[in-house]
Amino acid sequence: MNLQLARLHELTEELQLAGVETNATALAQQAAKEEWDYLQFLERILQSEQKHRHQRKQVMFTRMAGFPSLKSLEEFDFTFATGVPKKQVNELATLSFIERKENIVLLGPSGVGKTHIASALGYKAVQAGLKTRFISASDLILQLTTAQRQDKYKQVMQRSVLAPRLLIIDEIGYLPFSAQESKLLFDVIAKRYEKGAIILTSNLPFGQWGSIFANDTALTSAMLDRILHHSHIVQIKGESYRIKEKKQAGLMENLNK
Ligand SMILES: Nc1ncnc2c1ncn2[C@@H]1O[C@H](COP(=O)(O)OP(=O)(O)OP(=O)(O)O)[C@@H](O)[C@H]1O
Repeated sequence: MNLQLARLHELTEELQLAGVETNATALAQQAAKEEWDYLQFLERILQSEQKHRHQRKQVMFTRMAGFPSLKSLEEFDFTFATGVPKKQVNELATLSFIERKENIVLLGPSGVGKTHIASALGYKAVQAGLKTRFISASDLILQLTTAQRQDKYKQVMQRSVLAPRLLIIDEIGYLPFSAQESKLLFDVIAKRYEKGAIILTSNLPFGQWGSIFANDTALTSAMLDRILHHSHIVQIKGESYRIKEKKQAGLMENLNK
């Protein structure tokens, strides 16, 4: 390494400009070749730093989000999923609902792609540099119950529930909650109400949500009221994609024999 590069390395390390260090030599060569003026070079080197930071953020936010697997809308077969309006989902994919602090509720039976769409929207959000958290309803309640026991409720609420720009709560409805647990989920919804976007997925229609929350009708309707006030409902009908894949592989026939 020549002396100038060594000094540059020290400076970029101290000033935390990893993007500048990575791109300096190549950009300097390009500048000479294309006869950029000094300001043009400065602009390009700063842009390279900005891009580097954005990419680092994307990687970090994707890791921190806790997606069960990385899914994209491009992989989603809209012709299979009846009732999923492609136009509506594409509009949601512009992420303006996050800016407007609105909610999305994906409803439908098992295997129709609710988690897929929720994760794909979440992945778009992290790509756009927005902090996102994906968690199943039961894990969220478990986390909050543990935090309460350890006297860390406020910190966990702040870190896991309030800090992300987008909170995805998956699988509301598979496991019923006790009265105490239902209050915790209500607290999550109430605290994010008009402050941050939420995506929720559920296999149960709203009329049956009382059964999830210890048949507390007052709490359930207060929760739904807040969720639905500024919301987009995506109702998915049809057969499970998992079963379709098994049928295609000839596994269902064998199972039925
Ligand atoms: N229309 C679709 N196009 C492509 N893949 C799909 C589609 N629907 C579902 N899948 C795939 O099928 C699997 C199950 O989908 P997913 O987990 O999103 O369903 P779900 O509605 O959330 O089900 P559950 O309620 O059981 O959690 C996933 O691997 C998902 O990527």
